[in-house]
Amino acid sequence: MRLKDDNDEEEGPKTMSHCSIGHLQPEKSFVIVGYALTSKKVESFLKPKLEGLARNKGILFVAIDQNRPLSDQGPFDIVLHKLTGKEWRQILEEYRRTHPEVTVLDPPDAIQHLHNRQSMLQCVADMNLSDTYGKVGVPRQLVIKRDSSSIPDAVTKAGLILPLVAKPLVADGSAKSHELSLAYDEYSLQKLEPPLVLQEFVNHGGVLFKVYIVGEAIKVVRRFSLPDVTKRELSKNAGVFRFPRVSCAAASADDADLDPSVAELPPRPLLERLAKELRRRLVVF
Ligand SMILES: Nc1ncnc2c1ncn2[C@@H]1O[C@H](COP(=O)(O)OP(=O)(O)OP(=O)(O)O)[C@@H](O)[C@H]1O
Ligand SMILES: O=P(O)(O)O[C@H]1[C@H](O)[C@H](O)[C@H](OP(=O)(O)O)[C@@H](OP(=O)(O)O)[C@@H]1O
Repeated sequence: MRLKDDNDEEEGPKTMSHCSIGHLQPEKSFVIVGYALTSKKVESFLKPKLEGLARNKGILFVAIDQNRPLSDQGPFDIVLHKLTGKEWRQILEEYRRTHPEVTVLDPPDAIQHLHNRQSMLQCVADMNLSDTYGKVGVPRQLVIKRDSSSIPDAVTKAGLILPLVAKPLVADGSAKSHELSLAYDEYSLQKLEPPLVLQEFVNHGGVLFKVYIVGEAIKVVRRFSLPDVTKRELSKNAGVFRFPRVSCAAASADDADLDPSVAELPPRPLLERLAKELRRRLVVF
């Protein structure tokens, strides 16, 4: 695709003949992905290796200038974004209205649904997905909107079983949204700062699977996770403890020597069914 320039009278065929982006192969069709990401996200996600791999597969990443009208940029085949704020959402909604041919990953309303750890999981709970390959569920959880002094009574009333994982209710990609704590006793829960969600801790052998889904593509990776909490540890410990991002990319367990019962990947047919249901219910790619 030739990117528009001043003397471009009409959009030529999707060939890279007069492109202003480096020295690319002539006469090669590209899918143009316009991206709007924070500088932190560009650094952590858009590595040169990824850009090179994408280019070899005919995909070109082009930065969206957030200081210029989106419609004056491109043309794009896809807009990939991870920005927050009402203004950006309005810009994107207007762009979607005037550019129905462009795939926006993902529609702002759908993402809003995922910015909350209650609504994010509600669609999984509603799915009630269970078949011969397995069952998909969510930990029992309780949302605390305000008044931390009410937490112990609320936990007792809900019948949640300790230990509990405390997570900010808002999951907007901010550093604060990743500040998680592990609570061993109810009384200490009063130290937490609502709004938050309290989830029962689910022992899972210290390994978790991160499943990445784009369209029909599913990629599963193993990551180290919080270790199991035994009843003995629970009886000996008290308090609330902040823990780091234990399952980040650096905590890969793909090549670790693990017990097969812990390392066995989830059945592919179950993941495919889950992915299909999530995409349908969440209206995301
Ligand atoms: N209910 C739970 N039971 C046991 N461990 C849990 C539970 N919830 C979270 N964890 C542990 O906490 C880690 C982070 O949890 P979660 O993925 O919900 O937070 P996050 O901030 O979204 O993480 P990420 O860094 O992937 O964005 C998980 O990798 C897992 O180790
Ligand atoms: O294990 P990964 O690297 O996939 O974890 C991601 C995580 O899934 C989220 O995408 C995080 O993005 P935010 O929610 O916007 O924070 C990523 O955080 P980042 O700070 O590394 O971009 C995690 O890496």
